[in-house]
Amino acid sequence: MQYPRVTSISFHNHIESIAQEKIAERVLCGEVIIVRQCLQGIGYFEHLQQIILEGIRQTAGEEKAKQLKNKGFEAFHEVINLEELPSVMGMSYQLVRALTPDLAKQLVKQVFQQQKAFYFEEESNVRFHIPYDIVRQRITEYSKFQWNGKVTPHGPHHDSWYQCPTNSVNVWMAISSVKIGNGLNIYPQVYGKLLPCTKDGKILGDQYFGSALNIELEPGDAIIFHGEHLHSSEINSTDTTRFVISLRMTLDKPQFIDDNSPYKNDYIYSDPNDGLKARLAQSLVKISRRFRNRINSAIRGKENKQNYVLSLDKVSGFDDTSSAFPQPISVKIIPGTSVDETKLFLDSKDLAIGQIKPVSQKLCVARIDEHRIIAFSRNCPHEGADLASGYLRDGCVVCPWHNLPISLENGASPCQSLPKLTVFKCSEQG
Ligand SMILES: O=C(O)CCC(=O)C(=O)O
Ligand code: FES
Ligand SMILES: [Fe+2]
Repeated sequence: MQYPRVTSISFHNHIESIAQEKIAERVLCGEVIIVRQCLQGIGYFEHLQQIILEGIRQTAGEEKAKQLKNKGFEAFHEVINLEELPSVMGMSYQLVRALTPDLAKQLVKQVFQQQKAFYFEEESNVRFHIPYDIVRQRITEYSKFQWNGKVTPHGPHHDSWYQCPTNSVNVWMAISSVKIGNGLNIYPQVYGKLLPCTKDGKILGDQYFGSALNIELEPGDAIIFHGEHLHSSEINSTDTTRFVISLRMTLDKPQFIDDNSPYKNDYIYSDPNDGLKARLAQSLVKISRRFRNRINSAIRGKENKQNYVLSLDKVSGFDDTSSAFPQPISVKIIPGTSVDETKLFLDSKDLAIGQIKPVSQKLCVARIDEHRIIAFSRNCPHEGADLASGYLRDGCVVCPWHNLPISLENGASPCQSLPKLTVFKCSEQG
């Protein structure tokens, strides 16, 4: 079978059709599984909604909780203002953390149909991705919170860069709808590779990892994927909030690249059949958490989990996809006093329809169709990803990091708060 394959199944209709007990095995081979109505199927959808609404009632008040219930979580950013967001996020994390052990158990029992012990990440992730143009105003302020990155887009990464186990299975559960433009990017073309990153966990600019796989979800649907798939967030260019809870687990003993990982203890033993050992393990975790945190900070000083990422100097043996990066082509440039007056000439045989190629450190060219060749800055206006490794879609260059489509007609993107990309019209030679 060719991986990664995307399989869509409906919980009710039913999962047996793909041999449920094989899901974990298939996911760890790179297959991406979509379970429609997953949360409804395990009896958790309404419960989760109620829990979050209760947290909102406690932090933002009765009236706002009511409004959100009526309008749906897609309207989160209209109801909750940016000042309220830190307390809403803090409370949501606290409430979801309390139900994570049982949620994990229900997923393992009912979705994976596994009877044997497993491990889950102590804290689920609560991801309120509000439209980027709104959250952009607070990016610096929010960066000090532990949930930073859960309301703003995350760049392409393997979860093991952040010390998750290499055998982790990520269950990414939609509470609101998920649309193209605010979802998850999975990069199937580099599955099986562990790409290099910087010390603070950013993909290197010279890596080429192809186009992203994006999946639309209805509330309650889940995507199950291997945490080692290179993945990232789409920058939210829609006008709706995308609300997802994601939980990582291992269906066997967790395996870590780095034995000294401070995250190691956060994988909690559990048993789908309520074993005494599991209950004991979970109580011990609760008791030891405070103690452990104190020891950890004493040993590691300033180093904490947030900045503990794998980097090239911590482990060797990373895959390198820079050789797949598009090769430069030569272009003759006759500078003018403005973008419109600047002329670029290139040899048509050097650039096929749909191709993007770099021409200098700053510039690349793309052929949209037989008659349209556009040169544009390589620097994405969002976080500076190299657009020479992006791809073309509907007259736009799509950024490789967060999937932002940028018009090659006028340099604009659906995120209006971002500066426009500089674009030049080109002519062919000969
Ligand atoms: O929800 C997102 O945008 C990113 C998800 C992610 O990186 C994860 O669940 O590990
Ligand atoms: S969309 Fe984020 S760097 Fe381009
Ligand atoms: Fe991730």
